Order: sequence, then C-alpha cells, then structure tokens
Amino acid sequence: MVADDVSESYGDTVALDGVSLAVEAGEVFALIGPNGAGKTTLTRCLTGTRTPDGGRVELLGSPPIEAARERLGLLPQDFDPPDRLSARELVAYYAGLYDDARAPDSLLRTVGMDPDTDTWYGDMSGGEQRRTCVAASLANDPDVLFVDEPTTGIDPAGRRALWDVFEDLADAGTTVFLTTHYMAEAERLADRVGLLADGSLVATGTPDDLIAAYGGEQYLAVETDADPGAVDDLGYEVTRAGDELRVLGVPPEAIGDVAAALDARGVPFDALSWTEPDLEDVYLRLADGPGAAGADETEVTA
Ligand SMILES: Nc1ncnc2c1ncn2[C@@H]1O[C@H](COP(=O)(O)OP(=O)(O)OP(=O)(O)O)[C@@H](O)[C@H]1O
Repeated sequence: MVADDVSESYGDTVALDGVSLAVEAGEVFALIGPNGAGKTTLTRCLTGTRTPDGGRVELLGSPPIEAARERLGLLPQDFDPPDRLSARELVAYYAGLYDDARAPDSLLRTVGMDPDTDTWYGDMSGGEQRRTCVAASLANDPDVLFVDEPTTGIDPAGRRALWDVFEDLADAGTTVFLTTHYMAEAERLADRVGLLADGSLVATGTPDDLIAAYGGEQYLAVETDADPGAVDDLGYEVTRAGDELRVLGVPPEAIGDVAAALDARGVPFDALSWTEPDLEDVYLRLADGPGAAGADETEVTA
C-alpha cells in the first residue's frame, strides 16, 4: 500500500499534512502517535473510507475504493456492531458477507473467546467485545488487515494472546497495518514503525533502528545522595535525575564493575537498576517531549 503526499482536513482542522509511506506486502507496519495525530484519518484514507483532499493512495495496486473487498480486513477504532448478537452470531454475520470465509467457531477460539457462550455483545466486557470484533475482522482471511487500536481494553494476558494471533497472520504472509498506543505492541509486532505527530510522519524505521537513533543511552541508575563528582572518573558520563545518579552508556556486562567501583569509593546506595531505551523513549522524545514533533521527517535505516 502507498500513501503519497496525502493531506486531509476536517473543516479548518488539518488532520494529515503531506504524509508519504509505503508498506510492502507481508509487512507489519505500526502507526503510533499522540491522540489527534491523524492515525485514524490515515487509516481511513488508506482503506478508502475517506478520500483525501490531496495526494495519492494505493491499496493492492489500485485506488482503495477499487481494491478487492474480499482481500481486505478492517477493524475500525469505533466499530460498533449490534448489541443483541452473541459472539458466534456476530462473527457468522460478517463471515456470511463472503463466499469463502473462515469458520466462526474457529475464529472465536483463535482470539480466546468461547464460541458457545450466549452472552449478547452489548453485555460483554470491553475486552470480550474487542476480541469478538478482531475475530469478525478476520472472517474473510484477509491478505491485508487494518486494525485500529485492536487491543485497547484487553487485559495483559489477552493482549499477548492477540499479539500471537497477529504474529501468526504475519508469518502466513498477511500484511498488517496496525495503529496502537501500546509501544510494547508496536515493538513486538512491527517490522517498521511510523510515528505520526500533528498530521506529519516524524520518523519511520524498524523498532531497533528508531531506538538506536532516538531512544537515548542505556544507563545504570544508582539510588544515592552522593554527588556526581564521586563517580565521574569511571569513564562514563554521570547525571543526577531526582534521587538517582545515572551512569550513562554502561553496558550490562559492566554493571558489576561499576557496583564494585561504587563500593571501593565508599559511595552509599540503596538500589541499582539498569535501563535500556525502548520505543516509548523514542515516542516521548519525538512526539511528547520538549521540542516534540520538531524532528524533520526521517527514514531511519540501519
Ligand atoms: N469527523 C471529524 N470531524 C472533525 N474533526 C475530526 C474528525 N475526525 C477527526 N478529526 C480531527 O482530526 C484530527 C486527527 O484525528 P484522528 O482521529 O485521525 O487522530 P488519531 O491519531 O487517530 O487520534 P486518537 O489516538 O485519539 O485515536 C484531530 O484533531 C481530530 O479532532
């Protein structure tokens, strides 16, 4: 799928301001960014539910509106099926829209739902509702799946179970375009991540490359009142952050040496913890921190 210089506004609100990206067949692409960044709008443009004001969009080699419906799966953020259907009825309804659909019971089991439960959709917990909706979005065994915040409201075990579902789909060759606020979800699932802020794509790259470029350094946090000068001869930069000293750039294999050096210098400390940057640090730096969204649009590559 391709978005080329896509712009879209709602009245005076600019939701997308010249977004360009390309997602390869079989790739898992995660779109992250703050509330109101334009993620849902971009998903709508890519799926043909909105026609952008400007730019070009291509899905499965055609304008989205012409893309083969039976090859697409879509779970919108605001998907709101009828309340008075059981999970089986709901998934069977969506499966019935296609000539060649997967069996509803098997789909429900895939997402961790008991197909025999007769609770109406309107009476299910938020997490059960979302799982059922994920099952419905898979009814036609799509080649390209768009899922907008698929695991919101799902408990941690259920979320991990759905990650396995998406991973299995990706392993089987399905292209997945995922929108999420869970950085661990993007980091675990995505081949590439795009960070959208204020309608612009601020950075795109593999999770590892983005973390290397923007995540900052690994560091050893030393909970102590000591002055940074007490440990500034260890070969690492040392800064104070609240009640801890941060010894920057310490690799995991050097943690013992630093602890021994603290002891040797008589520096008292209550705790040591080692931290390595993750996608959340990238997000905070580029989208939510000081100077956020100020980065030029960047494709990060190894
Ligand atoms: N139907 C609409 N009418 C007017 N403005 C809209 C409409 N839909 C979205 N917007 C505005 O467009 C901008 C982008 O919204 P969008 O829903 O695409 O963001 P998002 O990144 O998906 O946000 P969230 O993470 O909260 O779901 C926001 O400023 C939003 O208020």
